[in-house]
Amino acid sequence: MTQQDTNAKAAESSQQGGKSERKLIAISSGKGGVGKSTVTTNIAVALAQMGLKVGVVDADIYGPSIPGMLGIAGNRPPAMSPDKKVIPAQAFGVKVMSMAMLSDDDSPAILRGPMVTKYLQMFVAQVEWGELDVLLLDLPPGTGDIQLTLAQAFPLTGAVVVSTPQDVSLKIARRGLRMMQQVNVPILGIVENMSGFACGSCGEVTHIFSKGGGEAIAREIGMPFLGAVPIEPEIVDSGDAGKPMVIAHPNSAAALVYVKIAEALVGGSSARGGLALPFDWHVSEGTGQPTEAAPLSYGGAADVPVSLDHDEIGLMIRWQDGYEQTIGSRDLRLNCRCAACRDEMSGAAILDPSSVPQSITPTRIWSLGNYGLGLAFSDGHSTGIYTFKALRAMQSVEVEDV
Ligand SMILES: Nc1ncnc2c1ncn2[C@@H]1O[C@H](COP(=O)(O)OP(=O)(O)OP(=O)(O)O)[C@@H](O)[C@H]1O
Repeated sequence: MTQQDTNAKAAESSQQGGKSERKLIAISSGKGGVGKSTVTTNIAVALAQMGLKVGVVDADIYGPSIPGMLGIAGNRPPAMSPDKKVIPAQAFGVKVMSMAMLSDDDSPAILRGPMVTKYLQMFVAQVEWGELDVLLLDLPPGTGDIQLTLAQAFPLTGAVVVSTPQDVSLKIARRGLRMMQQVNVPILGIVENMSGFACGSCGEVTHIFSKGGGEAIAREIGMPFLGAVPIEPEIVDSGDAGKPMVIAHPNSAAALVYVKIAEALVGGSSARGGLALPFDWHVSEGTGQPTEAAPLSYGGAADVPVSLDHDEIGLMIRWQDGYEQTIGSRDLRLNCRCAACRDEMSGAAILDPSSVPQSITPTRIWSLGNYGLGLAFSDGHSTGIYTFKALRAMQSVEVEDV
């Protein structure tokens, strides 16, 4: 599948269903045991508590743990609807489909890559989910072929990468981020788990491993940092007891972070009075341009766009704080920070400016999560990722008065 196909699928999914568009979000990690399933479970329950209709596909086929963390008996075959669709299990307002429900607890599923994809496609498409606002996909750990295929097989709205603060884990997480970028899946953000130990009595956080690595990577790649979840012994207990932290200990430091992450995944610009998201503006065809957001009577944020327009000079963005910016089309293309245009390690430009025509123009502009824009250009380049913060920092074209 080409990147354009993946984009088209993502756009199609984001438009599906008219009023209630379903977000399909992958939760991934470079390696096992970093707490990905615990993060997925708690985010799912936090989203359900916000009143959203939430489903989870436990795609971690080799170690399906979500049902257990939600107190759902694993080895019971799921019920079937009259039209032969699988009815997902449900707990704490979250619908769940997991390999654990189809196999014995003690016999791990031994599946080859293509079978994994097939099963998971079935979990997404042939399960009686009903209306959903968010479907979380707990991916198997790693950045190999299986993860790559899964990331391509589903019309993902975006991916969250979970890492622990150790150097080695962060390095692997960086590889995961790169993989997602290569298959054109927007990164919604990075979660650092087991980030320091929170003292049960005084609440003080001691950083056992290094500190701030996840945030540094997020900054380096220009992705949002969604939060740092501390180590709390209750997390293990609540997972084992099948009662997630956000229910069992809602005021704990970890639970508050899980809720913040959940809010960030569904809130964002439109929730803050910016452009209605998602949008998919086919500039060259003149369809899908986002409608201008209503002006605020006072104040406004510097990183929330309220209107987007385009002319022969470039992209015009008006920000909520009133600042108006016109970024030249060629400047936009030259500032692309995707893996094909910038060296990932050094940040140095790989793109040869002389290869970019003066007449270049964006052909399609779409929202990426709630943090930025994806751009496709008339030279065929379509993997551009521009965070709102990065756009805002770009130079505006000087328009001369004639
Ligand atoms: N912040 C935390 N503090 C303490 N323990 C945690 C924390 N996050 C997760 N754990 C514990 O770490 C163990 C591994 O967590 P989990 O199963 O969620 O990881 P995973 O990345 O999904 O693993 P795998 O990829 O192997 O399935 C569990 O026992 C869980 O309770």
